[in-house]
Amino acid sequence: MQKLVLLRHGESVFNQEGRFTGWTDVDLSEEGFAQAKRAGQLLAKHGYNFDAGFTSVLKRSIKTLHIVLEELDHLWIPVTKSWRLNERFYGALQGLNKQETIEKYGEEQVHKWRRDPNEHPPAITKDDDRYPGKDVRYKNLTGRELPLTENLSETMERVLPFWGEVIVHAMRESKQVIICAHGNSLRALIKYIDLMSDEEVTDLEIPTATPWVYELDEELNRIRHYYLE
Ligand SMILES: O=C(O)[C@H](O)COP(=O)(O)O
Repeated sequence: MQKLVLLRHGESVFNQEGRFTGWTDVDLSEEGFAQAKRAGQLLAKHGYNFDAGFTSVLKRSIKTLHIVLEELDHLWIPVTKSWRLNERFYGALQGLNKQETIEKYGEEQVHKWRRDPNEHPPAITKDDDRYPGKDVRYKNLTGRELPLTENLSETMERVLPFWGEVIVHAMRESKQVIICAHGNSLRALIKYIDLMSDEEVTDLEIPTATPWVYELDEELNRIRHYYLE
């Protein structure tokens, strides 16, 4: 039986401040660093080892994975970073305080922006400093791939090719894989793996730095999943 571990990064500075983050490249908070270390210790305690790691191009996830692998004394394994595992691009909400946004637009609208898989947050324009086309790390993305806003369905559309072509390929080689990513890129992946409906995924909340384990059969079909405690 093969296991796959999904891990949301530790608490970020924006999580701590209650701000929409998306592709904003904020660091872990002090608590986030500690959470990442605890996640690594927990995985070590349960005897987990990995042959390959996958993460986004955002430092809160990169650092979380690094800390976890350090705890496992597995810093040497190959780690592949891809923008496709980035957090959902939160458009013009990025940087705004979530509570203030609720006060301005109402609970219902903000909940839709956050959790309705087909609802777009307000878009930015290309002259906005937050436009990823201005960031060198995205220089190889096509115009269509550079988001101005993103809903969960669109996040799924860019996460799934990486899952299908790269991660599944590694798992087929019997590699034990850890994916360290973000609340919404992981929700996109879990929606796909667990065949969740739009309604079901609306209620899925993923805590920071808490390993989510899939047990898979030889055909990589999901047997069950659980949080590691
Ligand atoms: O991008 C963000 O703000 C968070 O990582 C996830 O936020 P959410 O839970 O509001 O979708």
